[in-house]
Amino acid sequence: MLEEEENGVDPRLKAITAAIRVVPHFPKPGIMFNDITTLLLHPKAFKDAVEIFVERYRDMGISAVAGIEARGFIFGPSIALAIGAKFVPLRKPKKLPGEVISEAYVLEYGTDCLEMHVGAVQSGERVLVVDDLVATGGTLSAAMSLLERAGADVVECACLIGLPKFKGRCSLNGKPVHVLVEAINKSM
Ligand SMILES: O=P(O)(O)OC[C@H]1O[C@H](OP(=O)(O)OP(=O)(O)O)[C@H](O)[C@@H]1O
Ligand SMILES: Nc1ncnc2[nH]cnc12
Repeated sequence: MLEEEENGVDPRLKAITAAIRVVPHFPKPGIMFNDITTLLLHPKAFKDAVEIFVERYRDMGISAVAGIEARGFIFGPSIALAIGAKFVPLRKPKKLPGEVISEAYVLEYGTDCLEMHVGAVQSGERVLVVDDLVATGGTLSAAMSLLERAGADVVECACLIGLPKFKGRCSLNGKPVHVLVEAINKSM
């Protein structure tokens, strides 16, 4: 059940935000790295984050949750199990043993590629994409391209954190992006 809202804001978000650590200059000078491993050390805040997503997605007819390696694997499977959906891992190159389709993309601090097993999703299947954070949106775009190339219907992208460079945007390539908290810009 939803806890009572304060000024229209879910009170659980405060503790979630407080549990995220910001590490300056990681992995490169100038990057303010938003580290969710500190959230994982707080079971109540971690559980609340998953539950907020579950409350949003449980009645949306979603049959697959696609999680982005690596940090989308931390939140995606719990959301999938709770809403009765399958979990589809979108992995970095050369990790999946079967036949794959691939999409390259540009990151804040480099380039990378995502792969998905052929047959992991069916044509017309309603899919939720999950990751910990959106910065430029390049990773989410690559994930959506993979799923759409397989014929899936991407319902929404769900991220725990939205970086300032993504602020104000609530869609990407015409698909909704739902962010729980905006990134904090100071270290702790
Ligand atoms: O919006 P974007 O600019 O594309 O950046 C967001 C992506 O960057 C991070 O992953 P990273 O590529 O660092 O990989 P990791 O999770 O394996 O560390 C994060 O977990 C997102 O997947
Ligand atoms: N600033 C950031 N913190 C954590 N993960 C990221 N991925 C891309 N930019 C990031």
